[in-house]
Amino acid sequence: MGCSPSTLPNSASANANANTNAGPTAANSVPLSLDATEKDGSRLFCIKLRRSRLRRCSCGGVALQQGDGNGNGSTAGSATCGSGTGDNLCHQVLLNPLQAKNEADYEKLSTGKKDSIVTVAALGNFTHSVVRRATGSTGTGTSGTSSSGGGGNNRPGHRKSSLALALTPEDDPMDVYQRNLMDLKYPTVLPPNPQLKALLVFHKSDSICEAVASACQRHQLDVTLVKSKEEALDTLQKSYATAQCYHLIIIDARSSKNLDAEHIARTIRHTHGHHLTTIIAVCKKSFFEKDDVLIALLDAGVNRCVAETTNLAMCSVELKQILHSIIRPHNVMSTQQALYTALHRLKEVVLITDDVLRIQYANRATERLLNMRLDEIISKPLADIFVSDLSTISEQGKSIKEFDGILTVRRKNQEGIPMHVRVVPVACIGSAPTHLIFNFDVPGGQMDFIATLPQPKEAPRGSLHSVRRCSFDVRSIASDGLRRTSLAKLTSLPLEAPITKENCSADEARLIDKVLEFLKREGLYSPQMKEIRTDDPIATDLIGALLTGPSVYSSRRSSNDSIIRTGSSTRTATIVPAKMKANPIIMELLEESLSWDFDIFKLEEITDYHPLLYLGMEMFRRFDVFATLNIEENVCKAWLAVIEAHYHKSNTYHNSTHAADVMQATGAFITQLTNKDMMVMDRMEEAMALIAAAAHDIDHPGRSSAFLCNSNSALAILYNDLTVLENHHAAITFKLTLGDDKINIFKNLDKETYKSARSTIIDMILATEMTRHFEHLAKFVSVFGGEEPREHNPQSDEETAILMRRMLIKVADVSNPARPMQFCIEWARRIAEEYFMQTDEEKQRHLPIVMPMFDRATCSIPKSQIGFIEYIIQDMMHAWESFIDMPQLITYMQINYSQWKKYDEQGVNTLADVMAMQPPMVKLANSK
Ligand SMILES: Nc1ncnc2c1ncn2[C@@H]1O[C@@H]2COP(=O)(O)O[C@H]2[C@H]1O
Repeated sequence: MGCSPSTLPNSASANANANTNAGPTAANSVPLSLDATEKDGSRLFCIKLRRSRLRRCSCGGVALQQGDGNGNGSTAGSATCGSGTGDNLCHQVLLNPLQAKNEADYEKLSTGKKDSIVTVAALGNFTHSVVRRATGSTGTGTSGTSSSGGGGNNRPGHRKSSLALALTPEDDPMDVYQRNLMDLKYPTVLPPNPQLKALLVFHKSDSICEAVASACQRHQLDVTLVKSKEEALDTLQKSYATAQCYHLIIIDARSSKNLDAEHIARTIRHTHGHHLTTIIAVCKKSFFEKDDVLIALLDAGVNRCVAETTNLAMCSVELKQILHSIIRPHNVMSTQQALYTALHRLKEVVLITDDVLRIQYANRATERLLNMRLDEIISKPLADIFVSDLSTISEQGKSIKEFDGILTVRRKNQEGIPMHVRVVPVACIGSAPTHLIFNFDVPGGQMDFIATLPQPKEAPRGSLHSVRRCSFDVRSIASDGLRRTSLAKLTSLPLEAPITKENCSADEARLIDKVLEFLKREGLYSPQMKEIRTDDPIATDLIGALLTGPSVYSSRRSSNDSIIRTGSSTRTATIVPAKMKANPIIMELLEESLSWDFDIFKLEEITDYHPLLYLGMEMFRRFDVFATLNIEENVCKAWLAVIEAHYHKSNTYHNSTHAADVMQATGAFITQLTNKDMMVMDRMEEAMALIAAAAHDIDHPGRSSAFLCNSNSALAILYNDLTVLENHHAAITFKLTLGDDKINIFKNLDKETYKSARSTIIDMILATEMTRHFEHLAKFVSVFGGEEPREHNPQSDEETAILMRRMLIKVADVSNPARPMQFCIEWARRIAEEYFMQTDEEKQRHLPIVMPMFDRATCSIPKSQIGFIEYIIQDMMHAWESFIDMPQLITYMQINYSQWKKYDEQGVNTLADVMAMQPPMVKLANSK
């Protein structure tokens, strides 16, 4: 990076300028005396280091002594490059003090090497000077010096005069690159060149802190000093909000009593936008005698541990090394990230393999050409995607050369396609090729060839159909016996064909009777029903209860009790929005709030059972909901507090933690849709999805709709036994919101926007009703899983968007079996407990028992979960995963399924049995 070849116009001018910048700049700086000599008109030149200026370094390297500063560029006694006759011409030299044990070595190393850096170690205080070759085409051959200290002009964030010898690409004048790029075989890219900012986290401003601060100032860093973790996080958060950043964070790690450096580092590393921030820990010297403290710091995300010192020179040198070896590469990586993006979006097909032809990288055009998803391409042998023999490219034992010819590519599910393939080997480490770059082209160079290849459901960009195309031939991920349903199978099922009793056994017919109720309704589909195993009473019980409407339980007993325990109107007035403390532990946890592994139970605990308020505000902030609704944060906060207060804490499952969990999943899905460039939701739709998720089970009584109908509850009467709970959730959401200006998050929307927002929210909440589960799934698959491109028209686009949003909230609502295992088990515990309570009450009140198998005395939790996953979750998750591309959903689901199977085989049945198998952490959570 950055070793741009130089053009040296003539030796005389080079010599004349050799030492112009060699003056000492500070007590500890080591000026180099340099000379540049042209060899036979060649563009390369040597840097001559005078032997007289060298002294032995304690580490075995050679240090440079103070120069005379008179610009003398004599070649006499040159340590590295000899006399300047050209015989010892050093093209560019890398001197590693660890390698250069003596002067002979030193000479050996310094001759004939072509690296672009000279590294010099100085005695005592380790001085690390990096000297790049002189540059310049103006006839003023440049040469100079670098120094590790002083208030000179070698400020990393600033361009230097072209007369000075550049230290890093950042120090070079821009025009140097413009001049020299043409000379490069592989053009380099410039990293960004910001003014570097450092954040010092020191408990107090003692002499160590001062030395660090002075060193930073010496290197022209902007320094901010904070004295606590809270202050540090606050500063970082503010800087993030103002699009600033700290490149370097130095934490005082000398005493964990004063500052918990490990914790601070971990928090920073997990904070958005800080994966490339350089974190340094200043440690006691004694820490270096054992590795445990330092390893813990490094594991927490610290890049380097340095020993405390009050010596400014040592600090300065250490900092210089950090600037060169960590911060600058981080800057370079940020540019590489941009290159990756460019490569990924390129129309041309680019594929990279390692030296044994295993695929390492494929861009989006490759996916299109091969009609495969990235996870089907990456790490596969290249031979898998070629019909042609590849021995021409790489034969065992033969050196790999460039290739240019016609090869036939194997497109998934299709005939081979002959392609013009160009292969360029690249050596990234050493001289043998480590990678091969493949560039495919259609013979004849037809530009838009790939666009003409059949892709699943290709549609105009910008329409919902142009989002990620799925192959729907998803592979089996685990070999745990969980059947992976091909979505093709789902799509091939006759849609809009109600289930009939043909070919059914008596048992199956009985089961189907149970679902006929909902099948009678218009537009219901049931592509999966015939697969229900009637020998599994728990599954049929659960699935039957979930999928059927309440009217099958017609033997209602009269009851005057309403299950809804509290009137909504009384609550509104009494609710004062909870005060949200800027608690650092909560803030730290919320940093992960878009991760699929997010620990909602921990949030429940540390927010004192207000997870929805905290998570909700975080989601609203992250998705710009305040701006989208044109509403103050306080109104949103008050709205969330009221919504949360209307969830029943006494429910084990349907409480505000479940609402927060669904909102979190919704946020994760929206993020993934955005990351995948699937422009399927605008900001308003995102906001509506989050609001629907937050409110979707509000005022849930902890009893099912069937129970409410069977018990003649007021709600069942109100909603005529139809979609009782979901109707109530939607209605009460709007009643509460519109009933109080202080929480009316919609008050600034214009009429039309409000109307559309209301309709979206209601539709999403109603979609969580399970009786229409298969209808929603089948419609979703019919739109997103088919092979045929759909006509682009605004009306059908809107309909498709509705299907997508319904599926999004449905998956979020029942995603618990696809979460990390400890969470999945806790959710299973909570839902089972709620079902048990319902059965208890049904028995007690002599009501029909909706799910007799969910009796706490006899229920097998693993069996219920196996049934739930097999019948409800599995196909939906595959369909959704194929659309959204979050393989972790499937992976977790598979793992959890296997675990439930294992428990089942081991005879672990009751809730108590299952909980006894859990590690202490899970048990602890359960005891709450
Ligand atoms: N892990 C689970 N096991 C069994 N049933 C579940 C599980 N998770 C969710 N459900 C059911 O799926 C339903 C989805 O809609 P509800 O949230 O109204 O109620 C939910 C529960 O009845």
